[in-house]
Amino acid sequence: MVPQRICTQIVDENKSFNKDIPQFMRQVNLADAGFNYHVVAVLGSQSTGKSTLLNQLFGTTFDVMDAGKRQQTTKGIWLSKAQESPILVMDVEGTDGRERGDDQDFERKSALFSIATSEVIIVNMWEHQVGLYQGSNMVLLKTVLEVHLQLFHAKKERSLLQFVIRDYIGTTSMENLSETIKTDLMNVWSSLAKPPGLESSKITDFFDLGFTGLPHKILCSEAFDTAVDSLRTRFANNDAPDYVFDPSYHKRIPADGFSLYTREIWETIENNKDLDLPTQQQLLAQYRCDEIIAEAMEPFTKACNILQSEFLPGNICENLPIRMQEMFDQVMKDYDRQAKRYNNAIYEKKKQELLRSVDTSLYVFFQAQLNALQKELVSSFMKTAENFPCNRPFKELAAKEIEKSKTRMQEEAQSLMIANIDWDSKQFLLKLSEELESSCNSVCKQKLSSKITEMRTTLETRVAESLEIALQKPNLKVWDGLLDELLTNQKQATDEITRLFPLFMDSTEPELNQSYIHDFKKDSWIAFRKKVALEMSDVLLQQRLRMFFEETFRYDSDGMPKLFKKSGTLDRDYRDSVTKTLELIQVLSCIKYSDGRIPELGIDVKEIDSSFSTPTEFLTILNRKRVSSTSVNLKRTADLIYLDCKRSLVSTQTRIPPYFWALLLVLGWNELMAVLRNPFFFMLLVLGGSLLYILYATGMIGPARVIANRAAAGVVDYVTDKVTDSYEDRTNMQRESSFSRENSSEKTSIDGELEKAALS
Ligand SMILES: Nc1nc2c(ncn2[C@@H]2O[C@H](COP(=O)(O)OP(=O)(O)OP(=O)(O)O)[C@@H](O)[C@H]2O)c(=O)[nH]1
Repeated sequence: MVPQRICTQIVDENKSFNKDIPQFMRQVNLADAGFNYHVVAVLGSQSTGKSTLLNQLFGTTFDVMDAGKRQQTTKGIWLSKAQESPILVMDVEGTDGRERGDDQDFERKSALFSIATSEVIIVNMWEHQVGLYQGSNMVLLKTVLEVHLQLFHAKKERSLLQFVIRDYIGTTSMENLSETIKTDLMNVWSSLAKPPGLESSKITDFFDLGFTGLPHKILCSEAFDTAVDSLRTRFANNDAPDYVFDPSYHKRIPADGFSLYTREIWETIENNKDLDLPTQQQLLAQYRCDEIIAEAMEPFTKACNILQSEFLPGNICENLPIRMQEMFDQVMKDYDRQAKRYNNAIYEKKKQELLRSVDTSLYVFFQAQLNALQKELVSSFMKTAENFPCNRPFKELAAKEIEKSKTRMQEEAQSLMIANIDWDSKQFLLKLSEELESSCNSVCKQKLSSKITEMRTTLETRVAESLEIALQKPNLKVWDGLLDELLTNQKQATDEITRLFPLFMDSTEPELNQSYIHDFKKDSWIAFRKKVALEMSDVLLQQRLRMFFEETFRYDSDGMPKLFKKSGTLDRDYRDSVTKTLELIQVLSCIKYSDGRIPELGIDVKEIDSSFSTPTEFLTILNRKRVSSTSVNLKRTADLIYLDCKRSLVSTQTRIPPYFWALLLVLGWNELMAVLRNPFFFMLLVLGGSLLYILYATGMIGPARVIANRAAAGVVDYVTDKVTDSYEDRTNMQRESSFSRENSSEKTSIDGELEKAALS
């Protein structure tokens, strides 16, 4: 695209700087030119054809004076770009202008500005002005040299003073003219007050001098054009042997900083402050680097926001390392592309600032990724650890898994690392390590605890079963077997805990093992006692005591039911049984061996309940009050059983005595003989006897007796009913008879007869 041929007023006649220069730079396509551009300024007396020269030389469009009016056209400083070269051209208001009168301020300031910003300064003068020391040109040159010394003495920056002699007619050779100008310059130079250390310096230490003569534009227009074309080549063609833009002239201001730099320079000049160009350049570098950082950070921040929105908390972002690296590379590239051209120290310093910002932004992702990974690794470790085979040392397997997880974390941290940014992954590794250790310990504890719980449940089930069986038929040595079983099981379990402990826990912690054993004992004792208390509830205890009493009282040592024939035996057995049962209550009241020994609990009972002060208190199931009430109840139950037995004994004893049967035989001997001798009665007797024998032989004597008893009872009931009915009838009739007697004697006799009949 051909850039527009535009020119703009960089400093206006009121000395205000134009704020639209950045826009101008973009319009002329120089904003991104870096160092690949040049600046030329023209100085000279008013109306000496400066604008005309620039327009023809560079193809610019600066205003040119109307020949008829001869008044100043260029006011302030104008800026344009050469049509075919990356050259910025400044057309400076002419010196010695009558419009400003004696005000030399702007002249000096514009010269200062031109020299501070331009590589080549074209000094435009008529030929007839050369050698006129008192003329305005020398004043101008003095000003130029003065300000150059002021600005660049420290850095010894060089510039080219390109003298263009206008209306050069050729009568005086260019060599002579240039010598004259040089002499004038040296005179001016020697008259200048120089800074310390530069007293003996020469003008050529700071300036290169160039001289060109241009013929009269109007009178010798062709020659003028040819000379201008030749001069243009020196500006435009960098291969030309007399190319004007020596690299040492460049002010090293990147094109994107040109507007800012020139503005700062002008404001400093305008405010009459000391113009310290190195400082200005540093300030520019700082300012521009900040701007470049802000520009570079804009897409970077956007990319961060996008990444953040995709980064679900707690999740691992698969391509994070690549994306982070891309983002980092891009932002650094954006910064380097522009900022590298500025002051190196500032560039490096600002680069560190940018790195810190980028570091802070990216570290959030680094941190989030490693935290998410840590969570995942811990959770996966827990799952794996849960399924470790039980027959292999848990700790060893866990240590291998932990090592694997740590390596994974290290690898991830490494992949996220970015060159020039030093992130410390040690803290994440340490945290992961701690988390895994703690998870491992918790799984170990959980596994060991579940194994212990399993063992305790088995023990409790076994002992509870034995307890139920033993207490169903209690005896005076009931606790011996139960305690032996409990302690044997406890021993087996604690041995197993000791065996398992090093598989799950750090074997250098024997106290921990002891605490597991201790807890196991405590829990198993508590469970045992609880079960005993349950089995000794009032109802169950009474039932079991009654059973024990009955067993002792009603059955003999072979388990056969006793048949009490004598009252004395009954009483003695009753007393024995009651004594034994009461003794059993005493035995049951406290869990201890039959020889009175208290079992070794292996724990402090105060841990179970602070109200227990001795093992006996813990092992006591029935307190004195319950023993007493249980004994009273037992006594009552036993009394009832005793009475029942006594009753049955009395009924047995009140049967027909044997001597009665002998008496009956003696007295009824004749009747018996009569029956035996009578064939009918004899046959009846034989039949009856045979029937009885058959019933006895077939075992039907019992049922037959029951039937007989029932039949007899039926008969008795029937007879009783009949008698009762008859008695009631008779009573009713008596009532009616007495009522009739009061009314009629005749009726009385009838009633009397009826009554007799009824009585009969
Ligand atoms: N004699 C002579 N006149 C010229 C030459 N070039 C231009 N002029 C005339 O000089 C007059 C001033 O030209 P400008 O180019 O406006 O001069 P200037 O130095 O830019 O003027 P200011 O910007 O007002 O200081 C115009 O009328 C031109 O025609 C030249 O080479 N010789």
